[in-house]
Amino acid sequence: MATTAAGETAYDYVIIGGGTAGSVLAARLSENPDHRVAVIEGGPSDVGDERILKLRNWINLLDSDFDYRYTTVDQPRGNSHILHSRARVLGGCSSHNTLISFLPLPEDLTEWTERGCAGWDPQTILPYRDRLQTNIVPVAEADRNPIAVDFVAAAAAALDVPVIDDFNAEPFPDGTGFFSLAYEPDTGYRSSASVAYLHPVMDRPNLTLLLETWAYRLLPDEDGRHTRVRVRRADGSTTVVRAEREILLCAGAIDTPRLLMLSGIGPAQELRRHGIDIVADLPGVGENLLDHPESVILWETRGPLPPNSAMDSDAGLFVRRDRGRPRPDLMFHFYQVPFTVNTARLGYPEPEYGVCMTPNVPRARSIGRMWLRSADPTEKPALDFRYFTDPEGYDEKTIVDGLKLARRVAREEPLKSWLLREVAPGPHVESDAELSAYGRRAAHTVYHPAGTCRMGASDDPLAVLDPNLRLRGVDGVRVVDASVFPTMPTINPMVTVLLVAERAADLIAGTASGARA
Ligand SMILES: Cc1cc2nc3c(=O)[nH]c(=O)nc-3n(C[C@H](O)[C@H](O)[C@H](O)COP(=O)(O)OP(=O)(O)OC[C@H]3O[C@@H](n4cnc5c(N)ncnc54)[C@H](O)[C@@H]3O)c2cc1C
Repeated sequence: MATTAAGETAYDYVIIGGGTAGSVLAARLSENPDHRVAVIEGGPSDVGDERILKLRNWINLLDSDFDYRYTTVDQPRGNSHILHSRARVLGGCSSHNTLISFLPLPEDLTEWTERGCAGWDPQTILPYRDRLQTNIVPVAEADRNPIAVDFVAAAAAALDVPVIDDFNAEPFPDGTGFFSLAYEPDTGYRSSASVAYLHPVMDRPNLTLLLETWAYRLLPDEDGRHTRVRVRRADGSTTVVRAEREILLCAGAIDTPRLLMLSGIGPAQELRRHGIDIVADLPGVGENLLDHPESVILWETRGPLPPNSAMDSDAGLFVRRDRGRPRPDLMFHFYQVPFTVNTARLGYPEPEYGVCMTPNVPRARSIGRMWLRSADPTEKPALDFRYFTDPEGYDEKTIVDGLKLARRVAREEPLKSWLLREVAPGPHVESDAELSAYGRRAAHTVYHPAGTCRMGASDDPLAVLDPNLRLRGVDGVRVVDASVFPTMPTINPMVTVLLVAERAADLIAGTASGARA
């Protein structure tokens, strides 16, 4: 750290957001003792905090003090009541998520290169898996609940899909099995980005963590590069932190575009309406809001279930309705607890003992956007996921198919004998129209917002970043988090975020293969 003549503290790299991607970058960039690295993180530390570190406690972190709790604008064809949890703690969402860990499928990355993202092909990106420090292992035998074991057997039999022992062993077109998780089976602790990347290096003299510190405006330096950031500390005081090399924006798919827009980087017309001075007219900032929408089908079980589990949703299912294609087009999580947040609101009973399946749309076609409501940095942005609005009705049909397939699994032994009755939507809800109406009203998010500062080709008018993750038209800033995704990977995206961050470290160091200047 150094102090400039203007009284600003200066580092080589300033990382905004010590979350999933930010933790990886902080560890990688500070490996070089000559690089002074600062992390500006809005939340507190996770060190020693069992509420965060114990993976199975994840569900209690939703809507807690560790959650920024974003809401959406009205969703006329979906559920307007979804609470979009985003973590406010070191490690970001990897500190309060379920740590399900899938490598992206090769075709997911090929899609990125088709969008002009040179250097993001599967041959270049997938080998970064060998650098990942999180402990990714299939759910341990001791954590495999008998009802989840029987779900896997029933899904394989009912839908004629293979049982997969390790979803990361090779790309899979469909299949069912226990997930791989980033955790320590012996203790039940997380192997989050913070635990795996930051905890071991926190004593590096060249790494500074500025916790409970909120970044709210990027500022230019004397040369016009945007390498300064105004922050507010927990006590309300403000200061400016400066990067002598680069600012790395890792605040996540909602807060990264929010900060850019507050800094005058975004759709000029809209920002002017809020009286924000324009630094760069980038119409793609906040566009391309992607997610995995899901719905839920709930059963009461014949009594209490055995207690063991890693995080209560340890197994799942991938289905390919179109068997001519290489990737699954429906995914299910199996919960061995009744996840009733949306069904209870609709008036369905909450069984004491129950399970559910949550079919989701792996590559949803309804694409949303987000925008600022005002120039006030404390006012939360508006999120409009436009759930179930794609003109072909693909997303809606996927959920209807999912609910029907879930029932087929539930009718199959050995799962069938565990189940007493279907609680929601209930067996009387049968037609496609009824299933769609229920499925959309009870819909939820898999908590995977992404895409709001996408990278892309130079002729893509909505691309915010070049394929080296540099902001278009603004010097000194890269974005490294889930907002860079041009399209949504088929699978749960955390590992893809980790791979993006590992790749970004090489791009910053100038050692990345396949990168164009
Ligand atoms: C409940 C839940 C369950 C999930 N389960 C899974 C799963 O099992 N598997 C999976 O693959 N994915 C899962 N996900 C999604 C996955 O966790 C995220 O996609 C991924 O972690 C996002 O990483 P990120 O680096 O983009 O953002 P984050 O990890 O959210 O990091 C952003 C960080 O920036 C900080 N920040 C934001 N704004 C500012 C600011 N202005 N100033 C300072 N700091 C700021 C935040 O506090 C946070 O630490 C889940 C998400 C949630 C919420």
